Amino acid sequence: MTGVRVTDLVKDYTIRNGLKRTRHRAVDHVSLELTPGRTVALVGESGSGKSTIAKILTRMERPTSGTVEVRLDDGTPVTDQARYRREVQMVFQDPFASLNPFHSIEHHIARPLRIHKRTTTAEETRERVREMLERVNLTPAAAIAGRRPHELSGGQRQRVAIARALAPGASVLVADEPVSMLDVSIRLGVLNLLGRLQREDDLAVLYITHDLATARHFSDEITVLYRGRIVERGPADAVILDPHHEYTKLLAAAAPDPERVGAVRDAAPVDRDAIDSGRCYDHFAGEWREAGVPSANAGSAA
Ligand SMILES: Nc1ncnc2c1ncn2[C@@H]1O[C@H](COP(=O)(O)OP(=O)(O)OP(=O)(O)O)[C@@H](O)[C@H]1O
Repeated sequence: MTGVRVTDLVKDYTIRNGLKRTRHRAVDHVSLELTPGRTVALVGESGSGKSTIAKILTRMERPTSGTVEVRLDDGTPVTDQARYRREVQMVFQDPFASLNPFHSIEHHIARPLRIHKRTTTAEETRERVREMLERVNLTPAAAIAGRRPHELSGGQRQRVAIARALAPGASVLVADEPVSMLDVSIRLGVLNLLGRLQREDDLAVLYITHDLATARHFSDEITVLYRGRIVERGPADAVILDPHHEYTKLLAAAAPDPERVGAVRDAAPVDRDAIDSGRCYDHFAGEWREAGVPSANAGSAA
């Protein structure tokens, strides 16, 4: 199965303010690795660079520098653009904007099947669309296939978006805040669905979220991003239960404590200098590094 190695990624945006131009570094020397059957959570506040990394991974944006390598099981790098787009798929945050209101659900899933030549006849395509809808628990599939996005709930639309992403036979899934726009009561169902599909298809998943609690529950590893830099990484439990970086401590303090339902952990005093220290704690190596220095152990915790 396919894995992804992101090495020393930098993304600068140029911001125009009248005649003045300034450079803004959205992603600052980020390295990470995605391996089949594992979920890496990318956690950070709004503006920390999470979506920019997702867009670079799915080739919607070009990096300023650094590389993203996708390799097949036998080590062959995926260089062909069409193959890359088939292997690496994205589920977007907004299930209302990501589906075309003029097209049926059938069309949304049939299109990637045809583009990526997964099916040859119309009958086969129709059958595969039904199968995909059933896999994401949208039943009766035949009835759902004929509907348009506005006839479905937000949760159902996100299930369609997941089916669409997996239809081409993807092996890497980038899920950018996939449940944050959904009603709280249905978030768990969609995350559980993603977890099941990941196990069934041995997917490599990057789960982007600002929510530490779901990151812990649904991920093997957590990578914490602050102002475009990785400040902490490690096995999910280690990062949550034993945060080292001040920023991670701050996030953990703001997250609801599962031991005390409805309560929030006592906030620790904030040490701004420590947050901006430019250092990254790597639980895999058990040591501090300069933020941006790739970890030899990244993604390798088995
Ligand atoms: N096209 C762009 N032009 C200029 N600046 C941009 C552009 N896209 C993103 N940025 C800036 O880059 C930084 C990182 O943005 P990004 O969307 O990656 O963050 P994020 O962590 O995904 O935030 P959110 O959770 O709000 O989506 C932000 O400061 C943002 O304003």
